[in-house]
Amino acid sequence: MDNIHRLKKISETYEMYGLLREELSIEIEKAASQSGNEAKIADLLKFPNFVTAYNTVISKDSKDEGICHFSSVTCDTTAKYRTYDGTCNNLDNPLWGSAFTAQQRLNPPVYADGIREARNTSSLNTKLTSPRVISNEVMHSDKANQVESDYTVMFMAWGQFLDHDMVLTPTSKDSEDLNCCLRKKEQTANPVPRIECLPIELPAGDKRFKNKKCMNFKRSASGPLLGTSCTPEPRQQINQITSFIDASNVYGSSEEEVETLRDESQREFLKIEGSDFPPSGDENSCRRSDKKFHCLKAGDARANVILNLQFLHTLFLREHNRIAAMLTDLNKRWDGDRTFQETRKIIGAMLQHITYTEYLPKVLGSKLADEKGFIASKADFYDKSLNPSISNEFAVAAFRFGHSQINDHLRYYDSFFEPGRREALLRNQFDDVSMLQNNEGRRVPEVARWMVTEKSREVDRFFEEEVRDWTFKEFDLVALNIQRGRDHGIPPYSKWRLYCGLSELTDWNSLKTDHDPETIEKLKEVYGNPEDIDLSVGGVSEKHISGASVGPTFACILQEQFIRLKYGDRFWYDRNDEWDPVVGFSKEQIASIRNVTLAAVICNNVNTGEIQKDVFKTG
Ligand code: HEM
Ligand SMILES: [Ca+2]
Repeated sequence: MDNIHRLKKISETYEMYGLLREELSIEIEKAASQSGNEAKIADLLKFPNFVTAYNTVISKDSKDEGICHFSSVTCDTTAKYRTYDGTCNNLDNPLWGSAFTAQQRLNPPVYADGIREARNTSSLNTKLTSPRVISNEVMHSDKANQVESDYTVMFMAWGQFLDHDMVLTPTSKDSEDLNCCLRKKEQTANPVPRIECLPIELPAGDKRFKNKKCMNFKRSASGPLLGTSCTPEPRQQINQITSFIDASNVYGSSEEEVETLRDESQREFLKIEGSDFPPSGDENSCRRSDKKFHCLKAGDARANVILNLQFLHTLFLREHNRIAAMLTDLNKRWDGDRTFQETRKIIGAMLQHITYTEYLPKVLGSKLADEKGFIASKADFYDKSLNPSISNEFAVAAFRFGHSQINDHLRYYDSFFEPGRREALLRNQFDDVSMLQNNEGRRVPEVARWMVTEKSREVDRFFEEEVRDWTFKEFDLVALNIQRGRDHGIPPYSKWRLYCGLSELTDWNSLKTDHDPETIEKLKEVYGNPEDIDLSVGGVSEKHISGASVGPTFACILQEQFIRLKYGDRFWYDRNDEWDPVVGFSKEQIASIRNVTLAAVICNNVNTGEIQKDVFKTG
């Protein structure tokens, strides 16, 4: 009962921010005032919860591209498997959590012009301090303040891999726009860059917005598309992938994408190349490639970014093919498609299970992650009123806490678990697959050993210079995180304390509850007023709640999102076929999924030798 009560409360919040009935009725009135709109009105009435707060839902089948309207999606209620784009998970609101829909907001945005200009003024009516300056002053680190955490590199890596299953916010990488965050720039004025745009680069064959040029992650072209008829008011950012934890990072978020990843003749398998690596992508799939090595192609457009991510993509590709081969053996009458889908369903369940039982308890601490915290408990109900879509503040701030865990180097560990002498600095490894692929795949276990042996950094205000100064050789990722938050109109840290039911910030002294004195001094140096502290800065620098890897504000935003992702997912893995005969696993299947650990997945696919049971903890 308690659970239900709590979730009801959360739903009420969405009622306020999420289901804009008022906006909807205005829309209906508008439509009714013109003749010939009967079909549209019927459509709006059919999906009374269709419009979410500050979200413009991009039509799925719009012929008049560029016009936002509310369209219906026809769902097959008897479908056993998830759609690739995440539509029809929620049968009342079929676009919830699906790819190419808007993100959500937990707090109304504070854009400078109320609509789309980045938050740029302080509460004292002066310009906010440049993100680069804040990064330099507050987040700079040297060896002395780089604290090791109790957890491994694998713990950090899982966070990034998981992030890439949940959210991809399309961005422009115009260097002019990113002035704020270039390493060499030390400017004090905030340039108010506009670094967001609508996702226009769509899979081949998709006609949506076909004449509008925009940018995908890391592909540079023309400037962002602002002010189109699809620009939400106030502006809301879009998620290009499915919000659900459904292994969209492995399979992609559309039919077209998965086709490019599947083996053409043996339909149950994913394509492999070389020594069991994902297939090569096109020249855009990574910036640096050598003829000897191929850049990985996976469901995640960012699969090549860094070694730890390349490893996990390789691992789950192998796991898919391993399970598909077993299922083929066991079920002689299944065709390739059936085996593929069953395997995909199992892989998605594994990602959910590992995330909620191995990963999240270490992020949120047992208090928030245990039974009462809804995270590690069995999901014994589904709440279709919960919209599982990723929230903007989760993606742009809270879940980026992982950037503080990143180490400055990578290296191989031999079969005796001894570190190689040579360390490779992170800056030399962006989008470079050679470290994983050289030596005909024999490096893969050496990389795995590194990830389960070395420790990641503690989450705190100190970031490695490798990411603070050298992301893709030229960016300050920390400054970029701050700037993105402003660009998305994310309210400052002080508002989030109130949202999370924490004590109010009244003056610098009141920061003491969750920040240490030295941090407060640093914050004082760059912010005129504690009210102006950016969420990503105030959040990451909080003292951790007991047993957790983050402080109370980030924990609150993270927990809220992970509750929706679990109880708002009709396909959640541990509700069995008695609970839902169409999509549920059998009890036996669930029992075996519950036995899965990331360590077991590694052992089954990579020749590491003996490793610890919990690969997020040092052995
Ligand atoms: C070596 C490791 C990592 C690198 C090089 C890296 C790099 C990046 C870069 C370049 C961006 C895009 C920034 C922007 O344009 O706004 C980004 C976004 C992000 N990162 Fe990381 N990251 C790493 C690890 C992590 C980890 C461990 C986590 C979480 C635990 C994480 C969570 C995120 C999230 C949530 C986003 C926003 C995604 C979106 O909305 O599109 N990252 N990261
Ligand atoms: Ca997903």
